[in-house]
Amino acid sequence: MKVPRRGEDPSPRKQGRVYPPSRVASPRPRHFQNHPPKTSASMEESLYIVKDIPTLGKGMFATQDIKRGTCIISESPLVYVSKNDSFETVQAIQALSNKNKKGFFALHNSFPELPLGFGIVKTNGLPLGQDPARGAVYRVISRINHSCTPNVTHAWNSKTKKEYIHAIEDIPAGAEIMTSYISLLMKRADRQASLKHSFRFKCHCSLCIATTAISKDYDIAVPRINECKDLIIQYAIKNPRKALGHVREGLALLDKFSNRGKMNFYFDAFQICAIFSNYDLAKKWAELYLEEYRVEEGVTGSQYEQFVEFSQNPKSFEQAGAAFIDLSSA
Ligand SMILES: C[S@@+](CC[C@H](N)C(=O)[O-])C[C@H]1O[C@@H](n2cnc3c(N)ncnc32)[C@H](O)[C@@H]1O
Repeated sequence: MKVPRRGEDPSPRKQGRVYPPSRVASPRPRHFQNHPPKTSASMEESLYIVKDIPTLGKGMFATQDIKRGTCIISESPLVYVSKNDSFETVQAIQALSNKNKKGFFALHNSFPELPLGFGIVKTNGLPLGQDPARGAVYRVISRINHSCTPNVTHAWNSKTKKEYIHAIEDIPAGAEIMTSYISLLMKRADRQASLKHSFRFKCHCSLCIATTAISKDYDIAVPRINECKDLIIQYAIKNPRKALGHVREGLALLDKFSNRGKMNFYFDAFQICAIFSNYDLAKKWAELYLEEYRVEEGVTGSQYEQFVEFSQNPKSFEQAGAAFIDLSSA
């Protein structure tokens, strides 16, 4: 018996942005080559405006107060890109209509030395869900700037073939809408290095201003949060009580800084409780997971139904009931 590894967790990871095309890998499905999809920003348009920011290019701003959990925009890709196959990416760009090509080449380019639009892909591409080999560039969503304390998440929906932006906190009218381009479970210096290397800018968000208490506290907490993630995997089977203790510790540390990053802990706890036949507890963890999922991806999210099922019937989890240990006091 084994606990599914993190890579098998059905929760889509909200990290990373795109990849240099030279690091891209798998072939794009045929239908993308000959029929580039239309880009369509959806009807939620009135919630945001894209405008110039002095010295920073463009950014997206809230035009009205936006509640946590609101879908701010959903958008089809302007162009799909393939990670390791530069040729396919070039073909996809060339296949764009004149209007879409104009939109593509109008996007920000932090790597003008790269030929044939690869600088634009590297600057603006987002991963397509969990598949590390595929990505996409968007006419509107690619205008969203980065913050290490983001107020939205971005998520690919494999059913609707659209990227969704959801508010993860209440956003006041006029505030900039910002997502994260990188994994946030990194210390300040590592985040800064990653952003500099991959996007050529220095982040000045509250978590990145080295002199603030929050930045220092976060730097102390991050290694322990990552350690908790590893310890959960290590003890999930041989000592599930201990593993659940690390779930709680990781969540308590995260709680001091933001709502982000909790979903994986919830899902790990759900799996452990379900495997060891503690279905009431498993249900509670699945409900917490589902609550976050609703905020971050909405009820149309690709895996929403699966998590509803887990929260209503934890026995539907593949490895449920493999063993029994009473975890009610863990
Ligand atoms: C996907 S684009 C975002 C939109 C871009 N500002 C524009 O004008 O279209 C990514 C680029 O925007 C800039 N950028 C994004 N977030 C930033 C931030 N927090 N501080 C400074 N520049 C940022 C960087 O040049 C980065 O390579």
